Amino acid sequence: MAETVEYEVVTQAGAGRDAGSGEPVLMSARASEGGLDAAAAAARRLVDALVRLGDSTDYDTDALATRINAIAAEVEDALPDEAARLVEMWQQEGPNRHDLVTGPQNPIAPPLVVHGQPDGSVEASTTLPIAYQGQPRMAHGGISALLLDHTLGMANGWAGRGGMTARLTLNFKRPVPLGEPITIRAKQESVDGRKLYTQGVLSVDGEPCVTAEALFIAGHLPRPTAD
Ligand SMILES: CCCCCCCCCCCCCCCC(=O)SCCNC(=O)CCNC(=O)[C@H](O)C(C)(C)COP(=O)(O)OP(=O)(O)OC[C@H]1O[C@@H](n2cnc3c(N)ncnc32)[C@H](O)[C@@H]1OP(=O)(O)O
Repeated sequence: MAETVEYEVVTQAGAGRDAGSGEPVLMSARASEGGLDAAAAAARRLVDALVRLGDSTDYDTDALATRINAIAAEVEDALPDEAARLVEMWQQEGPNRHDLVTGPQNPIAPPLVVHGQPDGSVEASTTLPIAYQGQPRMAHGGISALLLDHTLGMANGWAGRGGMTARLTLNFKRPVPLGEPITIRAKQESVDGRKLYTQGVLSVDGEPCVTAEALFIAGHLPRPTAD
């Protein structure tokens, strides 16, 4: 098995939940209006437009592909060394900006916004666009699984001890609609040695759609370093 390490979890405000301001604390990275965050938001908008475009239009999609490839080539020319970028990705404490689920710099992140609650739970919210469609007008079940897994993981972080998912059990009770605000609540329910037991529910309009129970094992893979 791979070597794992444990980190102390800090919040964006610089303190764990026991600091106890009594107010929800933003755990996910706040999106900036400019820079890479804005470029990622533009890419998200483009993906959404492409999925909605379809074939029954006169729009010149060959020319579009050429223009998008030209932009991709321009960005590729500016890329830093990959190993250095990986170190940079993982150097900060707390929420990271490249994250697949919450990261403002990741165009495939919805992104999910997560707040730690004074009662030890976390609450996350987002609205899913059509790129995440499974059944007609509904989210793909794998996306619900991703959002729940991640939010349960953040609930562990909020509780002070995070880990890797070993087992995730989902119950799909109702389809999750696209284009409507979804809320995920999650909480670490108990700890037994390195075993962290965490539960959550994804709801729309107050109606539970997907419930999750998970076993996490405390520890993470080591962060990349410069040497
Ligand atoms: C404001 C800032 C705050 C931010 C704060 C948070 C920010 C950041 C949040 C990120 C949130 C990401 C959330 C997504 C998290 C992933 O997506 S993680 C990726 C998906 N998961 C994986 O890839 C895990 C793959 N599996 C593995 O690497 C290894 O199996 C594991 C899970 C590390 C466990 O291996 P291990 O460390 O060698 O542990 P091992 O000794 O085998 O097992 C320990 C105990 O657990 C039991 N166990 C292990 N696996 C299982 C299993 N599947 N079923 C039942 N029992 C099991 C064992 O039987 C053993 O029990 P005991 O003998 O002690 O009673």
